[in-house]
Amino acid sequence: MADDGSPSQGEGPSGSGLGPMNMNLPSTDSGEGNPESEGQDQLPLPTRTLRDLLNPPRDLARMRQRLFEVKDKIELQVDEFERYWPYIDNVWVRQHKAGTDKSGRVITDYYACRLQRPTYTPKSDTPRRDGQPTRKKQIREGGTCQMRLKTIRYEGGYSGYTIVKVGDETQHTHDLEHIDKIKRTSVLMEIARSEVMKGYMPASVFTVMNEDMEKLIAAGGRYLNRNDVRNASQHWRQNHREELRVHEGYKYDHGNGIVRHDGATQTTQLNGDTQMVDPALTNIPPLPPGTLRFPESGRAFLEPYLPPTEPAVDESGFPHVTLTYATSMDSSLTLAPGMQTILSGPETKAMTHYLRSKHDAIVIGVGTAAADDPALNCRLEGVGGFGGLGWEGQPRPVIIDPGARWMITPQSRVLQTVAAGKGRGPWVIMAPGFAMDPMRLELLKYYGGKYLGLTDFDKKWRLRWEAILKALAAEGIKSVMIEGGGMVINDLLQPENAGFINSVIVTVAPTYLGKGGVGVSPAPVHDHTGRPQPAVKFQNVKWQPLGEDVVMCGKLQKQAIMAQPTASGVNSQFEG
Ligand SMILES: NC(=O)C1=CN([C@@H]2O[C@H](COP(=O)(O)OP(=O)(O)OC[C@H]3O[C@@H](n4cnc5c(N)ncnc54)[C@H](OP(=O)(O)O)[C@@H]3O)[C@@H](O)[C@H]2O)C=CC1
Ligand SMILES: Nc1nc(O)c(N)c(N[C@@H]2O[C@H](COP(=O)(O)O)[C@@H](O)[C@H]2O)n1
Repeated sequence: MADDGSPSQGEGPSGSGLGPMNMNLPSTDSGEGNPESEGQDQLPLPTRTLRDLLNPPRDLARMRQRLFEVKDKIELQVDEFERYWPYIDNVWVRQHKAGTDKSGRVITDYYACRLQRPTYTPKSDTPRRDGQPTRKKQIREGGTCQMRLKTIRYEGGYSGYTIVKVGDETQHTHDLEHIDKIKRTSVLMEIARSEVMKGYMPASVFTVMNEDMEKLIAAGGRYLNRNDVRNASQHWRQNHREELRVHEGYKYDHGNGIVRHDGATQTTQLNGDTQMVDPALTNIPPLPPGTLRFPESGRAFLEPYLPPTEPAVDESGFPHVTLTYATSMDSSLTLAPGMQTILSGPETKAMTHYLRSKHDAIVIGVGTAAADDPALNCRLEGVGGFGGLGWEGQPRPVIIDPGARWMITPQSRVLQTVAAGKGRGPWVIMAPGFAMDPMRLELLKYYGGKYLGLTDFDKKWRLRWEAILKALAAEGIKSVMIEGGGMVINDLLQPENAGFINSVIVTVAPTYLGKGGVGVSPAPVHDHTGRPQPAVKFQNVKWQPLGEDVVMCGKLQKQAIMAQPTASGVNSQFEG
């Protein structure tokens, strides 16, 4: 067929009897058909079909733009990387062979923008081996953009990709559309080839691929043309000379090429692919059981208490700290020490997970880790592992365990959660002198966790909160949600520590747990005359009923930390 859809060379029968080639994985820069295309021996069997075009991965256009710009670090689970990368591989050309670290678990690949390659000027039009007419070589644009990135693939207790920019360039010298114009993505070429391999004419495939222009553009196909479809399928067509046909519901219309029959719908023409609307066939995975929803309409009351987005770190250099927990009417966290007690109702539980999604890290004491065996992830709809990408919205679990007494095993929920791609590897804050045994250390690392050693103690031989928070800030943590348990909360509410708290969000459940549990009640505070004072008083207070619970939100003023303990252990002053 010619460009208008009339028959042309290579689309009709001739027959060599060779089947589709046995196939290596596609290289990033396969050179498959487009203005630059060269030979296409050794192409893998296509796995992408028209379905992939009509059921694109979620947010494809936005993701292509993100993977083009790489403004910030992008973390993707392996299946997500494999889903999106073929839609952007027209931009990124692999530079050299992957490097693997000593453990064999970290594989790094380097890529450069297609326009980093030098300009190519053909000397002459080289004759082709297969006796085909000489193809007009074009001058290839190049040497104009220095953007580079690396992909780091981790394989261990979990697997995933991290994509980061490398080098000095901060942005491309051109936009994404410019690359879409000069090079097609491998996924588009594969879709084109797979359709022709079903026995359809390239011109018909081209028409069908253009049916939903918006989706084609989102996939990078704004400049897809009939020659691309021909190029993509050329090798197969040379070896399969049977008669090719137009798609059902389409016809050849002289002067207009392949067009849809009057009255035919897009589903008639796509015959075998009509179940494309079946969610099971879409590229959007179902939400896992236990996914929580916290309605947008109910979030406003929390806004003033959340970490700021800009500037992310205040000038003090400390992360934003939110103290949040659930308590009974008698200020108890649990029925008995070492026992987990569910206090939050479904609504406040969902709120807690919304709060988790807004913080970089969750901090608990080892008493809680031992008692609760918590997952410490965020299970809110839309975060990574729960409908979102990568680990977006997943906080880093941090366990304060100075004596290395947390008996972490592969069965621990936090590690099981990491293995399922639904949370991050935990960081353990330890004190020197209590070395964690090498097996547990290795286990932590294998699941993407690590330990941080601190040496800065207070008078009671506790690690100073200042040191803990600074260490987390040094690791890039800009906001911390401190969840408990009793010792941690009471310690933080001491006058010398309370100034590190920015917001307090406490769920009060309509329950008395009775004496004998783990209580929240900080040590008493006295003024300079020895008169008792409130230990902590909050500002900007809001009480919000949520389900059967009520949520108290408050702020702490920085001057609260001005109070110092007296020599007798009594605080000299406190400003509530
Ligand atoms: N209702 C709710 O919202 C919540 C309830 N809980 C409950 O609380 C209970 C656990 O509370 P609790 O037993 O008080 O334990 P914590 O979780 O408060 O852990 C306390 C331990 O953590 C270590 N630690 C914490 N802070 C420091 C520090 N600054 N310096 C040095 N070490 C530190 C110490 O370990 P070491 O002793 O080894 O020195 C300390 O004994 C559990 O039953 C849990 O279910 C927990 C969180 C929230
Ligand atoms: N907000 C809240 N309400 C309760 O009733 C609780 N018991 C807790 N406990 C905290 O949440 C952790 C459990 O987390 P996962 O659900 O396992 O992820 C637990 O360790 C406490 O920190 N919180």
